[in-house]
Amino acid sequence: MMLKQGVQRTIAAGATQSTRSCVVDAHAQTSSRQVIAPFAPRTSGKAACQGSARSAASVSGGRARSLVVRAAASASPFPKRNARLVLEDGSVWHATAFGATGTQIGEVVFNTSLSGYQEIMTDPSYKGQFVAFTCPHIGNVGINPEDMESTQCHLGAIIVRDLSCVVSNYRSRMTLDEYCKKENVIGLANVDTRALTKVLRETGCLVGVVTTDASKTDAELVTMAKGWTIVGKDLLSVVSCTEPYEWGKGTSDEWEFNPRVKLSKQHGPFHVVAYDFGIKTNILRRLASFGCRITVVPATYPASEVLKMNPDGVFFSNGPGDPSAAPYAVDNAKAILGKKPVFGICMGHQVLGQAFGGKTFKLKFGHHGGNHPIRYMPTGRVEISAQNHNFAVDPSTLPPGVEVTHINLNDGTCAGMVFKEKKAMTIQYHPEASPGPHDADVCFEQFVDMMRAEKAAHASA
Ligand SMILES: NC(=O)CC[C@H](N)C(=O)O
Repeated sequence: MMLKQGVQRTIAAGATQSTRSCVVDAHAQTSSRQVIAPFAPRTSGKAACQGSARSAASVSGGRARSLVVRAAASASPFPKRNARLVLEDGSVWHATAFGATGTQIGEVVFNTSLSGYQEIMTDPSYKGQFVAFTCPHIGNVGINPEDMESTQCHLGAIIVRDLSCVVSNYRSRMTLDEYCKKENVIGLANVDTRALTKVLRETGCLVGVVTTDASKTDAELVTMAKGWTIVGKDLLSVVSCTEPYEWGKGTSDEWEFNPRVKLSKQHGPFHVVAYDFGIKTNILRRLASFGCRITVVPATYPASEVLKMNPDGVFFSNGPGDPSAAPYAVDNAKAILGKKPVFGICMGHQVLGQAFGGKTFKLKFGHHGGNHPIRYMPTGRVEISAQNHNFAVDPSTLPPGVEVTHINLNDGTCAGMVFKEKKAMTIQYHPEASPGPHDADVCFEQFVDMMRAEKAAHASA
């Protein structure tokens, strides 16, 4: 059957009956939609993308940046199908490759953020995962050196609907295709990400294999996907720093948005030891902006060594994988709880939840996006949040004394806790945004206030 141009997915031969009937007539896929424009042949590593060849200069911020739109010179009417995403349910998603080549295995999640693909890609929390962007147009602001949330990309692949070839951003220094090559990230373009997202939402997260290797059969790749899971894998020690280091740099004046940082800074500096489970750079910047001097320590750093530094507070960061796969992190949290004020974000929230005595569980497809509503229970205030997590704390397993302070209004899950007696506060989502809204920035001020109160109590004792 000659599939007309368009998006294409099939079912791997030999897949079990229970798999979905994914043979889709691509023509049907495109007949009701715009026909995907022709693509540039893969020439000298240029991204597989669409558009007419022209170049223009855009001058902004005093720096001329050439707007380069590549390709479609001798465009084939059909996009190259030289890569695949094969899911454990047997479905095969044909794509146009960009970035690195090779084969990667991981858990496929969808992220609904409308901006910030660079911050998402460089968040170490995505180690072991592939991110499918529901925002259909990715790559249009290129890649710049300032918006990195870590020193590298930890995710294995990104899956996009339409890879932009127009890079329009005075801060951009390279295209997404060039960055993916540099970071060894496989890019899949021209995938029907809407259909893929519906599969993940209905079935739950699925393990997938991404490959540009045509020699591997679909059935082989399905078997690979079925034999892998992120559950039980300790990825914190994989992404963490190996030695302690100091951090003191806050958000630059050019980008500062919260006038309250000046007020908070007056009471500082507060010395915070931060466990690096895969810490995002903007968490460090926001702690520093609110008056903290931070000593970042590896994920496995002994609590006894942390306490020897006699910090004003201890921070437990975001990080990849299963919170139950790093019992050493929970043990260290238990050893510190009650001795120093603590703040945990995302993985840190889950580690502290277990240290409190609670349990964590895996969500169906997680929360990955920038518009999730959260209610702060003490005041009823609703904030829009940036989220990136696949596990959650089960509030029914928490001991007395632990208060669930934040609820995710999409599904009622626990989004934040306070354990007053232990001077502990946690947030399941990402108050540092990057990307996303800044509604929850107040958490950093609350942590500083908690340290300030503890310091004052000790001074008057
Ligand atoms: N961003 C994070 O810290 C994620 C925490 C954990 N890996 C989860 O998926 O729930």
